[in-house]
Amino acid sequence: MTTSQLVQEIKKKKSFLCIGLDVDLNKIPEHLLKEEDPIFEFNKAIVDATHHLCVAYKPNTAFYEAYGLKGWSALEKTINYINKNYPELFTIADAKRGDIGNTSTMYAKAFFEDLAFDSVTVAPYMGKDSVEPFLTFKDKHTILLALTSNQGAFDFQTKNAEGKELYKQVLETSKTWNNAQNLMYVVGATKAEFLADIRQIIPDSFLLVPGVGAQGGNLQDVCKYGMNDSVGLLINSSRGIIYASKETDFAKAAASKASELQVEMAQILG
Ligand SMILES: O=C(O)c1cc(=O)[nH]c(=O)n1[C@@H]1O[C@H](COP(=O)(O)O)[C@@H](O)[C@H]1O
Repeated sequence: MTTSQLVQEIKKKKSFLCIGLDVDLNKIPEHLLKEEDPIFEFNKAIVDATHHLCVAYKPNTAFYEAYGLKGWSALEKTINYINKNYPELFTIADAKRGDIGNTSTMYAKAFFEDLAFDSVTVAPYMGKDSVEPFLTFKDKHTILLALTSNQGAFDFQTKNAEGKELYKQVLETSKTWNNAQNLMYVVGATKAEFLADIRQIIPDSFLLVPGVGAQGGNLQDVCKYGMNDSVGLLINSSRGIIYASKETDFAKAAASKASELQVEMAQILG
């Protein structure tokens, strides 16, 4: 999907919500555990109930890898289901990959070709040659970790090296890489006070912003400092939406939580 198609969808739906499909078998309704593929059945119900309220879905691959082959199969079925039934939705494989160049090429093939995701999250730590292989895929997007939502972000990302915080170096240097137009960045909603500085460096790039809901980030603050003319934001909530109920009404309850955020977003967009 191109960035302009994503922007069109955001404007049409008045939503820049991304729903995180972080499926934990201990948290899903018990009746689903009797199904052959409970993870996929859960995702299918959530997606069918919420697709009109959001513009993106983000399965975090850890939640699938934890269940071995069955988990990976559920991930494959989920991405295929979304692509077939709701092709207008942007998909993010939250896998946080990145390795030496030839290994990164294989990671990129895994998520862009074998599983047809629109984007993948990547750690910048190994530098240019570890990220550029992801950037060579047309209309696919690499979402680089810039300033993450967790407390540990302060261990390295905000530390000064050669007079500049590491996350700023990531933003500035990555802008110079080949096919940098295919980059987006992760900035945690819990780091909203950094967004004005971040926008000075990357005014036009899309930001994936996790950390509203369960992690306590604030949507209004993120929008105040992080929004640009094309909106430029994908706000992710996972647990806060998908685990709204553990009963048979779980999909409806998730839609209701998603709707609360979408309504707030529509008001912000005006
Ligand atoms: O890359 C991410 O999506 C990510 C980056 C970050 O800085 N913080 C963060 O929480 N995430 C992911 O976003 C999701 C947040 O989930 P909730 O806290 O349940 O909304 C999880 O899948 C995290 O792994």
